[in-house]
Amino acid sequence: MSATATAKQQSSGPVLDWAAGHGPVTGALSATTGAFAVATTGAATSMPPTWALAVGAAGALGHTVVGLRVRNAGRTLATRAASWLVGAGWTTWAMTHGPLTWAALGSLATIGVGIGAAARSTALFEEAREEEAIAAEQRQIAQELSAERREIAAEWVERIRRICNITVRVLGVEKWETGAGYSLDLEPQGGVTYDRIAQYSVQLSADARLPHGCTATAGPGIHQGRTIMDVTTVNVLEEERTYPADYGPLSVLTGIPWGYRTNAEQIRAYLREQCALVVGPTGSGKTNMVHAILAGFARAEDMLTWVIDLNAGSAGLPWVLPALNGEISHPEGKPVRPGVDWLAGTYEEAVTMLDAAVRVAKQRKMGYQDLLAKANTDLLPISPAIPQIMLVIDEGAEILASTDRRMRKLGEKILEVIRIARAMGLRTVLTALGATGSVLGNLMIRREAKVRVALTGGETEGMDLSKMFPGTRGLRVDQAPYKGSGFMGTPESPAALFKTWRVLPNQIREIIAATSDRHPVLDTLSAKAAGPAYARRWDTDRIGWMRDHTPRTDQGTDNAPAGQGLRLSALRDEQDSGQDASEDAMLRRFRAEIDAQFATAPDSDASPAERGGLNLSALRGGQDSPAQREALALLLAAGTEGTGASAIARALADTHGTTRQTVVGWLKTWADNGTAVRVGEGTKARYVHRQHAPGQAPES
Ligand SMILES: Nc1ncnc2c1ncn2[C@@H]1O[C@H](COP(=O)(O)OP(=O)(O)OP(=O)(O)O)[C@@H](O)[C@H]1O
Repeated sequence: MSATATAKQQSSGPVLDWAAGHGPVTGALSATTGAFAVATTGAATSMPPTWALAVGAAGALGHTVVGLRVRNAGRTLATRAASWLVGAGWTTWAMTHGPLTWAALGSLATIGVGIGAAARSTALFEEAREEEAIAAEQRQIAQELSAERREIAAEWVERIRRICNITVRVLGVEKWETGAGYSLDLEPQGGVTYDRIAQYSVQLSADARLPHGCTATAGPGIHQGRTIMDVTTVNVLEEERTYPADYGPLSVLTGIPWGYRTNAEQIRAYLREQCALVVGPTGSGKTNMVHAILAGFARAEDMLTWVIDLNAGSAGLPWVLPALNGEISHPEGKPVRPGVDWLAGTYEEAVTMLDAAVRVAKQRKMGYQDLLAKANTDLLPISPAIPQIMLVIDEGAEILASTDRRMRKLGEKILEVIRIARAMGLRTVLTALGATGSVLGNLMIRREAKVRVALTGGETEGMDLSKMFPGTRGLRVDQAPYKGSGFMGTPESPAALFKTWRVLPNQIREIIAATSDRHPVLDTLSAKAAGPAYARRWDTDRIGWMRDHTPRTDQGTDNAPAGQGLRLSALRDEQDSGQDASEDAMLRRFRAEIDAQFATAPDSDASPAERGGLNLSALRGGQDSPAQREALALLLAAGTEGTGASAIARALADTHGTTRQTVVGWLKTWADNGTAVRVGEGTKARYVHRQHAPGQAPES
């Protein structure tokens, strides 16, 4: 393309000219997806032309340089552009107010297309021109290679006709730069749509003799009469890839990378309006996936993560303890903030958190009326000044499905947050051990949680992919037999194979350190609504349970029955008071530093409460928590009469295979930590929940 032509096109339409002159696939796709979408959106929302140009140029570069690889980014960008810029309308506000400036937004969009955000728009323009020239040369070379492409095209025309009984015309073949496969731009004849071909994914993959883990998947093309067929030829899911070492800033607007596809491209979750559901049976790599999710949230400049994890906080603790224990030092000596903003590992704390979340949502709705009116939107503008709150609830789906009264209460609160808080910037990520009917049967979850992950790790049990990804065909559990691999689908990216990165413990520490200064502070209005429950979340008595679960070397001396999982009382007994006092002092200091630095507490009265009252500690127990929960429910149900180990064990034997000895251990622990009271002696000995214990005021 000549310089004159470029200049001319620049004046008439700076974005579109970059799409011109591409190959049959890339050109058409460029024009109709990424660049064009941004140009249109930019015009519709008065996006400053320099930024429209930067985004357009970046999009064109991406298309030229990496060809079809950016097709997905283009699609995504179109969707994102529609939902962030036009649908939401809040960027109009962002242009004139607050820290989310057009410059920032433009940068984000540019990053989203995959080209350096730091480059100035003019530089990008020049660069794009050079790249375009290089691309012209490459196209020349590509023509010489077209024999190979023609062969691929002919092969697939024949295969699709034979297997699907559909005649297609191949308009382009593009090999991926990752070397992991290629894409075909197809035009099925006779008004056939992509989904008809998608049905035959399995047969087509087998017929093409693709290696295990590789697929041929048909997806929508640039209009209803076109189809893109992605064919993977190298199994990138097989290898272990650690979380990318670039811990650079992210935003709810850029989307959060959760893993990579079979073509080695990142897949991102856009959670401004969506909730997410992550299903993974034991051993599938679910805990690791939660870490990858928390890593992304920690990197975001406009997100605060609140974690509920009733399994001893095991998913959240690695994001808190290194900061809490002072294991990470800040280069300027400042306190290091935990990688999550709030961690609830007990039932009470979870209730406190969810109540606070509901209050924040309601208060935001009332308190930001002016802002919403000015921006002419009902979707709260999220920014570092008004951050999105992401509630990550490990095994939250199991809470929703529980029949236990207290768990049901918790479940109702979770659903309330999901129901009322979308517009106000509170979204949830629920994990589940299985895609149970009671979770996916819930209309609220089905409607609000369209970012979905099924980690299969080869597990077939409880893994109904057709329920997780309705309308998607050809997904088979055995395609993803590796830990951390499975299927992910979002409104922007149809369900397909993916794998998440392995997050190593030292990476969690690195991310905590790298992001400590980046976390936003909860906006004043929300912080007020959340009240002392939020401000005092790091109080010694509130986080006592975390210390109880910190692994200690002296655990071996504990003679509690095997399988008990909880050794809280034993640990307490073993701590000499000197150590206790110094830990309390350390925690007090930590909280004071956090408060001083981030103004998170209205007052600093941090006298440590007595720690005996940790209720429902069983919920924090080890691997047996569902059984323990049920045992606790039985204890509660037994009222003032109380019950004993044998009766509880009998009730649990069938469903959980729990032994009497295990129940003895739980009861002992509950008695030690005040959850239960032992009454009577010898054979008459029984346990009464503290709610029903003589002389106790009933709990609310
Ligand atoms: N993305 C991944 N890539 C490679 N290996 C992984 C990945 N995720 C998990 N693994 C491997 O699987 C092991 C188990 O992972 P993880 O603890 O996350 O599983 P889980 O499903 O939570 O299991 P459990 O419920 O038993 O804790 C890890 O120690 C690691 O070796």
